[in-house]
Amino acid sequence: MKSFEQLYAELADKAASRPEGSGTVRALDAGVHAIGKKIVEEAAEVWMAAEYQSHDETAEEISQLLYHVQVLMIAKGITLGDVYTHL
Ligand SMILES: N=c1c2ncn([C@@H]3O[C@H](COP(=O)(O)OP(=O)(O)OP(=O)(O)O)[C@@H](O)[C@H]3O)c2ncn1[C@@H]1O[C@H](COP(=O)(O)O)[C@@H](O)[C@H]1O
Repeated sequence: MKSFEQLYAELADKAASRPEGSGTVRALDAGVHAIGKKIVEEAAEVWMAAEYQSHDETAEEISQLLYHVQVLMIAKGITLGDVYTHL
């Protein structure tokens, strides 16, 4: 289990070190347009899970949405602080 902050630090490290086999590196290489589409897809899955699936399945879909949002943040150079300042 990891926190939102720990995942961001891990993804930032992967973006810098670009390890072989990293899905994050692949997603970053695919670009903002592809990442954005993935966010929309995952958001729809969160919505459908919330309406029709279990508590745990919905939580899992939310975790995937948060992951892809973080990938977009990394792609755009947006830090956690940049976002938290608006919360
Ligand atoms: N938390 C996640 C995470 N959540 C979602 N995903 C990706 O998002 C996809 C979402 O799954 P779907 O069910 O929508 O499956 P899908 O549409 O068939 O997926 P794709 O065909 O688009 O890959 C997963 O297949 C993963 O590719 C994640 N990929 C990575 N992480 C974490 O990110 C970190 C870095 O991962 P790597 O860069 O792969 O090393 C690790 O800690 C991972 O646990």
